[in-house]
Formats: sequence, C-alpha cells, structure tokens
Amino acid sequence: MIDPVTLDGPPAVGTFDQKRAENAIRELLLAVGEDPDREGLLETPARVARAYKEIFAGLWQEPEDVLTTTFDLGHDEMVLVKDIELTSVCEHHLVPFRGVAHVGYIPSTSGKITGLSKLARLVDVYARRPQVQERLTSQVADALMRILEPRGAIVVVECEHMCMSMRGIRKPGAKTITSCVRGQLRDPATRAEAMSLIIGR
Ligand SMILES: Nc1nc2c(ncn2[C@@H]2O[C@H](COP(=O)(O)OP(=O)(O)OP(=O)(O)O)[C@@H](O)[C@H]2O)c(=O)[nH]1
Ligand SMILES: [Zn+2]
Repeated sequence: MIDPVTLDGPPAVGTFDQKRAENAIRELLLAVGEDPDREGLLETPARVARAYKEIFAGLWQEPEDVLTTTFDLGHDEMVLVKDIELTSVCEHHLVPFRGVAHVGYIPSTSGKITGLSKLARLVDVYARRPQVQERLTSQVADALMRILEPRGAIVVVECEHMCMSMRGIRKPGAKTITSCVRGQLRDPATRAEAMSLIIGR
C-alpha cells in the first residue's frame, strides 16, 4: 500500500513526476487484482510512467516552440497538408484515438508561411495531451491564426476512438470528423475549395 503522504503533496503543475506516475500505475495494478510484484510486472510501473511522459509530452510544449521557422515567400494562396497521422488520448477514458489531420491556411498578404513539417509538429503538440477531438481541432486552428497571422485557416480531423471500439458501445470503425474554419476560409467558395482538396484523395 502506497502512503499518499510520501507522494510529496499536490502535483507540481507543468512538470512530469515519474515517481508519482509509477506509484499510480502500481496502485492501478493492485486495483484490478493484479500482483505488481510478480516477475513480469516488476518493471511495468516505471515503463508505463516513461510511456506516459512521451504520450503526454505536448503538455510541456507550446505551439510557439514548433512554429519557429517562417519564410516570406510571397506565396499568398492556400497551403494544405493532408493526412497527417495522429494519435491522441481521450480525456474521458485515457485510451487512444487515432486518425489523421488535414491542416490548411491562406498566408497573409505578405506571404508569411511556415515549414510544412511544422504543421505536423503543431498537431502533435496538441495531440500529445489528454484531449477531446473538438478541442484538438480548434487549438490547432487558433494557434495557426495567432502565430502565422494568415488570412484564414482550416483544420479537419478524422479519428477512430478506442473508447468507442474496445469498450462501451463497441463500434469499431466508427469515425468522428471535426472541422474548424477561421478567417477567409469561412467564405463558402474558399471553404469548398479546401474541402474538395481534403476529400479528393
Ligand atoms: N465530444 C466528444 N466526446 C468524446 C470524445 N472522446 C470520447 N467522447 C465521449 O465522451 C462521452 C463520455 O460519456 P460518459 O457517459 O461520461 O462516459 P461513459 O459512461 O464511459 O460513456 P460510454 O462511452 O457511452 O460508455 C462518451 O460518449 C464518449 O464517446 C471526444 O473527443 N469528443
Ligand atoms: Zn473516451
């Protein structure tokens, strides 16, 4: 039995507490009736804690950390990166949801753009947190708008939620699609152009 007093009080916000996570996993194993002292599980609490540190790494990152490289290319037409694979964790059940994000924007008239890989990095900053898909979608769009100051942005996310397939309603294959549109991409014609690029595979 783990004495809560040894857990050093309330969690320090913004840090990862490896020892606390290990203790919690050990407690979880006990709670489900497992023996955390059997050979196969001896290293499991430490291993799972390290895994969670990686899975939730976005908690210690800001979008500004990844949208660092910008160029003034004079390109002021739509830029769209589609099928960016993502894995996140549903904040309701702490099980994964997986799928793809499509991220597009219309640069400012000065043509301020970012490296293509940075859009995928931006998705990861927000995916690697306890999440709901709607918030993930709008956070990516809002960070793009704030940092690149484009004329518009569109983010579409398509995911399968393990909380709907491995448990509960058990509907594997059900896909959730969320979208977030900002600025000039709200214009019906521009939005339709973006959607046709996203849907046309
Ligand atoms: N809107 C939204 N809902 C989500 C997301 N991930 C999981 N959920 C839903 O969150 C809800 C939580 O519902 P609750 O009734 O509190 O939990 P539950 O009893 O485990 O619900 P079931 O999954 O229906 O068994 C479920 O309907 C999930 O499908 C997400 O990203 N967005
Ligand atoms: Zn869930």
